[in-house]
Amino acid sequence: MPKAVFYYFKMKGLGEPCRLLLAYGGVDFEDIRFERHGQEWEEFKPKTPFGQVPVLEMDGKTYAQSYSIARFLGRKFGLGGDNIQEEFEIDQIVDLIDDLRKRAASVDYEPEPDLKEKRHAIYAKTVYPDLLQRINDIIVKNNGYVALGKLTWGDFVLAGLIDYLKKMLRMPDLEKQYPAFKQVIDKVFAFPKVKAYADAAPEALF
Ligand SMILES: N[C@@H](CCC(=O)N[C@@H](CS)C(=O)NCC(=O)O)C(=O)O
Repeated sequence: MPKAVFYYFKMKGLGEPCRLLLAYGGVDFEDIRFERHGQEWEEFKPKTPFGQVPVLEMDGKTYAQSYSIARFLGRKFGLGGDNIQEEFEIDQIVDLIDDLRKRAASVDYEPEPDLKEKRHAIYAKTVYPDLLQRINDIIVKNNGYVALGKLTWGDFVLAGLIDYLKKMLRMPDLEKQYPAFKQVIDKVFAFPKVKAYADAAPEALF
């Protein structure tokens, strides 16, 4: 059986939750990391399902969309819910985390510098604290996990996105202000296979 191949850019970004899940599941995968504007990516782009990465090739099939891949891997490795209600609870918090990511990305990718700063100042006062506090409270309620009071693929989404979020929110000390986030991250990286992957992975700040 050919090895799985995971394609993304030379960053953690939307790819890291899937990489962490592949590591957790013990999948021997080739970790292809394109230069963001490089020739190799331009050549690969038309071969992807939606012109985007991340993309996973595994067992003769091609998978796209980061959260769909994470959900699929999570279920495959026993990190999904036991019924549709539980599945919903994981999806719900993942969507909330993605609300935060999307809002921050809309600022981070704003090309006009003044507008970018203005937007950041507004979001940092209103949008970010509200969402971060809500997520923090949910983790507290779930004994240090994002859902169901136990390990799920949702924890890998938060742990994988954390450096990207910290960069976009401009909050290097995010876990100091919202300490429950650290509980999730510590739990995910405590798995020896996840730690081994992270220790050996090419350096990427976010
Ligand atoms: N909803 C998609 C978004 C994927 C996405 O936006 N990928 C970006 C990188 S983060 C991409 O491939 N951009 C390259 C391009 O559009 O040429 C997901 O979650 O996978």
